[in-house]
Amino acid sequence: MEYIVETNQLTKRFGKEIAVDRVDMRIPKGEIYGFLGPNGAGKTTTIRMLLGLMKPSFGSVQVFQKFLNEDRLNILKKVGSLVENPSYYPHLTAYENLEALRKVYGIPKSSITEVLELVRLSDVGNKKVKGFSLGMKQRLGIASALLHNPELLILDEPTNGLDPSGIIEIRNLIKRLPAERGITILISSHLLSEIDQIATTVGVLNKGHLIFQDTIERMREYSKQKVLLSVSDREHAWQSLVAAGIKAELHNGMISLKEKSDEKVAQAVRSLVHNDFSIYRVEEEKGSLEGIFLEMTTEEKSL
Ligand SMILES: Nc1ncnc2c1ncn2[C@@H]1O[C@H](COP(=O)(O)OP(=O)(O)OP(=O)(O)O)[C@@H](O)[C@H]1O
Repeated sequence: MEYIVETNQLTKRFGKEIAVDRVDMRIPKGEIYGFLGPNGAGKTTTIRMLLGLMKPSFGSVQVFQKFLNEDRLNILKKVGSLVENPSYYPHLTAYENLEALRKVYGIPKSSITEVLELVRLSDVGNKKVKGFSLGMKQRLGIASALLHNPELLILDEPTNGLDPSGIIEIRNLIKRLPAERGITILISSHLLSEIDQIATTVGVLNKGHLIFQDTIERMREYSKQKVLLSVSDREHAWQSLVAAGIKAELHNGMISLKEKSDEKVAQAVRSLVHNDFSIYRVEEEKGSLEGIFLEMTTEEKSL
């Protein structure tokens, strides 16, 4: 697998406090990597190290398969970022703000119209930024980050402080980028629901430790599931299961199996059929992702 970002044992200490602790982050090419963790988990510190804004105490960062400390400038040319609230010239228009940046990069003017289009700000490109809503400013921030056509985009809590419609706009914009621009994205958030709706890969950071890193599908698989059976004469059916040594309980008018592997479910079904109970439905009830996230970050359980 080609990793756009790879850290090895990345660590940051502030005095006695270890803010980031031996993190091995892997961001595959073309993915939207959701970097999730409660406030103070160390996300911003990690991101600052990825961007060369802060030196690791220990460990290394590779971006585009090159070591950041050896090839910093060449790497950063291909990285766009939005970290903390971006600053603009409020009395200048969106276009003029991007024009100032464009000159620094020495890239063609066409890139301005292109990114304004991409973040859906073309209509207000000639309006002064001081009249912009927070959501529009955030989109302008993403436009600035994309101006030099980076291959990696790093966004630290880009939806913080936005209203629901602003959040949806940013979310839709981010989701389009890998396909439209072939870009890989790292987006941090303390909200699981946010990451759940954007990310394709997830890393969960808790107290400086990366306690989970896998695809969003794998993360969902970890959600607590219940296998529920809807049967005839359920009290007796349940008693017969328990008598057969199958762990089950009554739950909302159904029988809930405690062990949910395929074999255990099949065993329960066979036992019920054998004892002449009718099975109407066998269904799986998924626990919420919020639940797993809470479980992971409160119990410090490593998955
Ligand atoms: N410059 C610094 N000096 C000392 N301690 C710091 C510094 N920067 C961060 N920390 C500490 O490191 C820990 C991680 O902070 P960090 O900002 O990386 O977390 P975070 O996950 O980004 O949280 P948030 O979402 O609140 O920004 C915190 O305990 C913080 O107090």
